Order: sequence, then C-alpha cells, then structure tokens
Amino acid sequence: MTNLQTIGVIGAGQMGNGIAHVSALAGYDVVMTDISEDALKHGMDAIEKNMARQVSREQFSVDEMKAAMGRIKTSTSIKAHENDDLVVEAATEKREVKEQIFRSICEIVPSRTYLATNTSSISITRLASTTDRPEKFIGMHFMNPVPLMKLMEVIRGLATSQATYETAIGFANRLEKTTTNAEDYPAFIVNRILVPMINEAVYTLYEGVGTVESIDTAMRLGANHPMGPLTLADFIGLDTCLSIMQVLHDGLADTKYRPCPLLVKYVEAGWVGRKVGKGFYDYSGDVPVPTR
Ligand SMILES: CC(=O)CC(=O)SCCNC(=O)CCNC(=O)[C@H](O)C(C)(C)COP(=O)(O)OP(=O)(O)OC[C@H]1O[C@@H](n2cnc3c(N)ncnc32)[C@H](O)[C@@H]1OP(=O)(O)O
Ligand SMILES: NC(=O)C1=CN([C@@H]2O[C@H](COP(=O)(O)OP(=O)(O)OC[C@H]3O[C@@H](n4cnc5c(N)ncnc54)[C@H](OP(=O)(O)O)[C@@H]3O)[C@@H](O)[C@H]2O)C=CC1
Repeated sequence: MTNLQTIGVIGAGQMGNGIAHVSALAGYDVVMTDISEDALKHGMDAIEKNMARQVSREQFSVDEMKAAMGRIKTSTSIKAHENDDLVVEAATEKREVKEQIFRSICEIVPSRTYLATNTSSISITRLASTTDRPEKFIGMHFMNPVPLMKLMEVIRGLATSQATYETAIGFANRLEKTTTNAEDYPAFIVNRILVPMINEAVYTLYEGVGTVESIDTAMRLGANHPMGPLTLADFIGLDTCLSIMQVLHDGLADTKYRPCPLLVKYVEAGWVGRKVGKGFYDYSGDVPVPTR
C-alpha cells in the first residue's frame, strides 16, 4: 500500500466537494479542480457550510476546520494536479466526459499517481482502458452526502493491481469509510438496486398511482426511508439518475431498466433537482413544493 499525501479531486459538484471535504479533514493536501470557476466557488462554499455544521455538532474544533480548509487548493486548470499521489474524478456521469478527463490527466501526472473514478455506474474496466495505467485505476464510489455516508463501494477493473486495491482500502480507512467490494458490472451494487427503485417511483407518478407527496410519504413512513424516493432523486440529481438508468438499460439489455419517460422529460427541461433548485420539488421557497 502506498502512502498518499496529495489527493486530487476533479469536479467540484455535490460529490467532488464532499470528497475534498473528507480528504482535507483526514489530513491530506487536496487539489480540487473544475472547468467552472463558479462551480469551484460554490464547491468551497459548500465545504465551509458543511464543516461548520459538523463544528456546531462538536465533531471537531474551529481550528481543525480552518486547518482542513487551508489544505484545499482549487484551480480551473487540470495542470494543478501535477504532484497528486491519487486523483479522484467526480465529474458529470457521462462516459465521454470522464474519458476526456482521464486522457488529459495522464499527460500531467507522474507514472506513480493512482487514478480513481467516483462514477455511479460506468464500467471501470472501460474507463481504465482509456488511460496509460489500467493497473493503477480503480472505482471509489462514495455515497451522497459524502461527509455523512459511511460507505465507499470499491470496484476493481479487469487490470486493477492488488497494490492499487490495497491503496484504495488504506485511503478509505483513513477517511473512516466502510468499504464493500462490487464486481465491475453496470451500476455495481448500490445503484443496481437503488436507482431502479427511484425509476419505479417516477413510473408510479407518471402512471398516476400516486402524487409526488403521497409517493414520498408512503416510502418514508411505510419503508422507513430517510428520504422519499422522489426527494432522493432530486438530492442525487435527475440527470445522474437518468444516466445510471441508461447505463443499466444499455449494459444489461433488459427492458426492465428502461428510464421512465417522465424522468427524461424533467432532465430535458433542465429540472435536474436540488442542485439547480428545481426537480420533482421547487426549492426556491422555505419548504419544497411539488412541481406537479
Ligand atoms: C447516486 C449514487 O451514485 C450513490 C448514492 O449516493 S445513492 C444516495 C445515498 N444517500 C442517501 O440515500 C441519503 C438518504 N438521506 C439521508 O440519509 C438523510 O436525509 C441525510 C443524512 C442526507 C440528511 O439527514 P436528515 O437528518 O434527514 O437531514 P439534516 O437535518 O439536513 O441532516 C442531518 C444532520 O447531518 C448534517 N448534514 C447534512 N448534510 C450534511 C453534509 N453534506 N455535510 C455535513 N453535515 C451534513 C446536518 O447538519 C444535520 O445535523 P444538524 O441537525 O445537527 O444540523
Ligand atoms: N449525486 C450523487 O448522489 C452521486 C453521484 N456520484 C457520481 O459522482 C459524479 C459527480 O456527480 P455529482 O457531483 O452529483 O455531479 P454534479 O453535476 O453535481 O457535479 C459535476 C461537476 O463536474 C463538473 N465538470 C463537468 N465536466 C468537467 C470536466 N471536464 N472537468 C472538470 N469538471 C467537470 C461540472 O461542471 P458543470 O456543471 O459546469 O458542467 C460539475 O461542477 C458522477 O459520476 C456521479 O454519477 C456518485 C455518488 C453519488
């Protein structure tokens, strides 16, 4: 297992800023990049707000928060990753976006650098094959919100070496995450089970079996879910949910994974959930209001 010091995070969105948050708190130096300056600022604001919540719950001190924030550097240039020991990609759930990122990063980082993706569903083996180091490539699937969720799903590609796997496990342990191993098949374990359930909730709405509120209330109180499935879909991002269903549908060639037309419609409208202020709920007021 290799000792890591500097962790690169590509993508400052919901997941990227969460991965930067937990890595900085664990004592690593962090380099977080994004193509958008605005996303970087939003990401750093989210980290500050979320760490402050944890300070208010006395999980650590203000000084520890300041020290952790001081360990995070941001840039819109991918060249900022040139000294990283491990790079975790957390950009949009589109294979072509991820492949382009990994092609670029391989030109920049030294041969010792490990590469990981936080993809929800896309083939680790296929992403690894677009790099110059498939043996140093692995899936590290964090859960949302990263500071609170204990799981890291670890997925080895066909070429991933034992040393890479052990380095990933060591990183997860330092972050105090519990790991599970999943084989490299579409959407791995969590999203193979969870996202079809979310898609079924959208079908339930689409077919008029329930309303946004009755569906979420039914699952919160009937199945003791902390969030109803439509609230959770908004929390994850409807674009990400749709991408995962498309990966399942294409990868497993089973019509049971066909995305609900209503989910497609919401993504087409740009109503992709909490991150844009509107999905199955409108988040612009004091309380979320169903959008249908
Ligand atoms: C899509 C994929 O690829 C894989 C996935 O991630 S699937 C999605 C997995 N995630 C889930 O299923 C999440 C389901 N939801 C939950 O577990 C809970 O709603 C939740 C933990 C997210 C929030 O908990 P909650 O009690 O309902 O709401 P909330 O009060 O906002 O948060 C609970 C505490 O955690 C804190 N908290 C919430 N989000 C936080 C964050 N991102 N960082 C730090 N602290 C946070 C809050 O401050 C709150 O503490 P206080 O009450 O002391 O302020
Ligand atoms: N959301 C969730 O609950 C979970 C998501 N994941 C996975 O994590 C990844 C990120 O998801 P999430 O954080 O929700 O997505 P977001 O949409 O919140 O964030 C993605 C970020 O990546 C940026 N980005 C896009 N292209 C590039 C690029 N070429 N280089 C650098 N940054 C880029 C986006 O910028 P812009 O907006 O300007 O395009 C955006 O800021 C996805 O693979 C997703 O499947 C894993 C677990 C849970």
